[in-house]
Amino acid sequence: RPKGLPPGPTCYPIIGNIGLVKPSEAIQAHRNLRKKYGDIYTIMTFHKPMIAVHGYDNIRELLVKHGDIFSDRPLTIVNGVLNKGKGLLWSSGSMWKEQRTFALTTMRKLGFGKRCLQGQIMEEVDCLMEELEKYGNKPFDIQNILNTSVSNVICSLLFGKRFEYEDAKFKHLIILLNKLLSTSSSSSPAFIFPILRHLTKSRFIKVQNIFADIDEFTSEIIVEHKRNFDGNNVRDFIDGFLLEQKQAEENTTFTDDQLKISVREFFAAGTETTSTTLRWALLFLIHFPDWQKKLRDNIDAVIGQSQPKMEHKEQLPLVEAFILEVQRHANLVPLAIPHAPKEDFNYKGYYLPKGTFMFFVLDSVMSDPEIFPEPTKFQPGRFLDNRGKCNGEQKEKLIPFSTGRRLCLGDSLAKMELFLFLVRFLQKFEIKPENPENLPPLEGNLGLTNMPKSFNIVLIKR
Ligand code: HEM
Repeated sequence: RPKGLPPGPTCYPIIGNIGLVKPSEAIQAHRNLRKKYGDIYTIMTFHKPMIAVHGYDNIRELLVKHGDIFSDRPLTIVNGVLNKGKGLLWSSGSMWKEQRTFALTTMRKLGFGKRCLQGQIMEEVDCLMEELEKYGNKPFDIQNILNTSVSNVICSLLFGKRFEYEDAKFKHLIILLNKLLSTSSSSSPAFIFPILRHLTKSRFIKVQNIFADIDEFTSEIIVEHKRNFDGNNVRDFIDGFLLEQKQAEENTTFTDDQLKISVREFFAAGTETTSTTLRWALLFLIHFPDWQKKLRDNIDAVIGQSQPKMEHKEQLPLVEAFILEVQRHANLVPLAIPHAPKEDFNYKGYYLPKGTFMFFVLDSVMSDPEIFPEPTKFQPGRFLDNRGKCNGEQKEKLIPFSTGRRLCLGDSLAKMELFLFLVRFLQKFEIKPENPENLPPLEGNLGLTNMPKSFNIVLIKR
């Protein structure tokens, strides 16, 4: 291990600590390593150091206070080989800065963070409710229908278009996306060492093919947008990008490739994340029927069956507290997305070299007993103050969307979706387990995100 790096487990020659952190068990492995080596430690993947940072204060200090240093991504198979440095999620430096600013401005114009977006989301929510009624009182797995519905919200913003539940091509993409997120991991050696793709060829080709399928689907839509483009009528993200491209100078980052990759990344980041969180919410509702009743009583008393709006959030503090506790337990992106310092940096006496692969372990915040006493327990009440309002330090310190300059770009949309979908679910249905004697487990499967294991629910119309 190079000198000055944070401490860590003893390395084997050549392979370093390979095999120490099994990607599917990374949450527990990092909790154990923290107990042994402290909040900041190094593990070696071959000769490459990877540094993990735990704890709210350390994460804030590096990602917020020193955000200008820690906003790059390290080299991985995605940015190094597949995207060739382009895109939004995996890009770095001035390319990322320009594209992030553009994406935020454009998405805000289209409604991100504004109340006007809720009408669009509610149309989608009500289509979903109609679809769900078809299941009568029979048990079923909601995963693909929910993914399609949530994906339609981001598709409306990207393409100005939604897809029917029966659309075979779209259904296929949604299933592929799920495979991509459940089987990939940002801690696997092949992900970190692009060269290893030659050894794990079949897996690499699978990912490459999924990217190609998504790109083929969106390319047709981009061509159609180019044909009908009207600079005075920007309908969606693609139009916004084309307008920028037309006005851009030579050597612009607004290239056709960039558009294709950004659309793919938004599509992937905006679908599975929110829909998986909603599935966790349904799972907790069947595990904690007393909370299901409390939430429904709160909703019935405040808005009855009328259309939920974000304005109601303040009046429904139990719903907000429940969502926050679901996000804490779901621990959806426990290691965030890796960051890298853009220059050598010294922190707490440790040397953090430029470009190092760094995990900011969000799990260490979600499960911190100092912030969230008895963290393994599901207790939405922890987010309520003594006046029954959802405020305070715990809400502020819950950071499922990460923090700093690379904070999730879709956090405002996700928060809106979680609230509107969940309230409508509770208004329309009682959510029951398939077998009350044998509830589905609350342990997740960790891929790129932490997903619940497949489970069936029964929806009883109210
Ligand atoms: C509950 C839902 C969601 C969760 C928990 C979540 C969480 C995250 C996390 C932890 C990151 C990594 C931040 C970092 O690098 O430190 C991230 C990045 C990102 N998310 Fe989300 N996300 C969610 C929903 C969404 C949605 C709905 C969208 C799109 C509309 C979205 C778009 C993005 C993008 C584009 C990035 C990359 C930002 C960048 O690298 O600058 N996310 N998200």
